[in-house]
Amino acid sequence: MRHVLVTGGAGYIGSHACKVLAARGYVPVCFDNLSTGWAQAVKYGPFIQGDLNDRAALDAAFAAYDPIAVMHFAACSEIGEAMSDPGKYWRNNVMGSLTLIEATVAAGVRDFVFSSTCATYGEQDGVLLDEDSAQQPINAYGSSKKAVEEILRDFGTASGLNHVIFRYFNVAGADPEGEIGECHRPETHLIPVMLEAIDGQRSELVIYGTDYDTPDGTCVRDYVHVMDLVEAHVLGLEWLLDGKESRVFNLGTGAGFTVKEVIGHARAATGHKVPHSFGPRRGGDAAALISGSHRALNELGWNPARSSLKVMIKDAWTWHKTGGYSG
Ligand SMILES: NC(=O)c1ccc[n+]([C@@H]2O[C@H](COP(=O)([O-])OP(=O)(O)OC[C@H]3O[C@@H](n4cnc5c(N)ncnc54)[C@H](O)[C@@H]3O)[C@@H](O)[C@H]2O)c1
Ligand SMILES: O=c1ccn([C@@H]2O[C@H](COP(=O)(O)OP(=O)(O)O[C@H]3O[C@H](CO)[C@@H](O)[C@H](O)[C@H]3O)[C@@H](O)[C@H]2O)c(=O)[nH]1
Repeated sequence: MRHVLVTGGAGYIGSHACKVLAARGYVPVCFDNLSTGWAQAVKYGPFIQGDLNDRAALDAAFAAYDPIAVMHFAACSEIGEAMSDPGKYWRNNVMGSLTLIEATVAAGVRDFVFSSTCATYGEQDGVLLDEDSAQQPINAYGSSKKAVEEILRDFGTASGLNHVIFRYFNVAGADPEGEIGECHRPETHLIPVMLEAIDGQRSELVIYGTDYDTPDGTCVRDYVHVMDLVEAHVLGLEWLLDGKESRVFNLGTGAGFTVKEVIGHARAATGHKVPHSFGPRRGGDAAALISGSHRALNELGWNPARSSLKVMIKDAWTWHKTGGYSG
């Protein structure tokens, strides 16, 4: 049995990764403290409820399942929260990842896939960000992820820990079969917040800032479908299992959309207007983040076929209408 230890496997992206891993013949072992995840999202393999900062729980997980690799999704990942509570980000994301990396090396596991973010690039002069762009994070979330990238490089040199670092742009959509999806309480991400405004769970979407240097003054982001994203993770895992070198890959489409454009697509995809108002900027937001690299396409053979806003919003809407998880 080819077990893969999936931290954060009860969360949005991690649960989709578990589904795809299971479909490819791996056994995803979910390790998650359920701080923002859901036991109901763990459907495709064993579940260990544990915390990244609990070394004994990690050692027990490695001993019990003898995984061939680690996929590390577990983290705090809200930019607003990172601005007000940076300590939480350094403790959970950096110290937690260090504990996991040390446990991985101690267990003799050599291959490690890590969820990083385009937030490590921060604000840049050029719009397109490729893997060689300077990393100048403007919030503690981006700083914490950049620090983990550096830890991985150091452990790669010292201990031969081979790693693939994926820098995601904005992840959206849901499993088209409707088994799992994005469910955060409270929700902060743009597309699910729009859907909550459409169905009356909140009174409106507040657009954060209209005075950015972008085509219509609202922030530009590059949205990628969660199923495409997790397909890239399987390719990244197999890259490592084939013995290839440690590598960084952006996961984005190269197309940027303003918040107002996303609202327009939501109306078309759902048939409903998005009630919205205009508010001040949210601290820590970069004006525009767009992936300018073809590295994942060319080197991994990645094909982000589902990553149109139409499909992402349609799949998110189908999931949203199920009511999400409860408890
Ligand atoms: N959603 C995005 O657009 C996006 C973009 C870039 C990067 N990422 C990264 O992808 C990863 C997954 O994000 P997500 O959107 O699925 O978030 P999520 O909050 O849905 O999932 C994170 C999971 O990690 C678990 N977790 C957090 N801290 C833990 C700890 N100390 N020990 C054990 N489990 C812990 C949570 O309970 C949750 O199940 C994160 O690392 C995030 O930084 C997400
Ligand atoms: O109620 C809302 C929510 C969001 N936005 C805007 O919509 C855009 C997208 O915001 P959001 O969905 O919160 O995503 P980001 O803040 O861009 O961060 C996400 O995307 C990053 C990569 O860009 C990841 O690293 C993070 O984990 C993930 O939360 C931003 O311009 C926000 O200002 C609003 O205007 N109103």
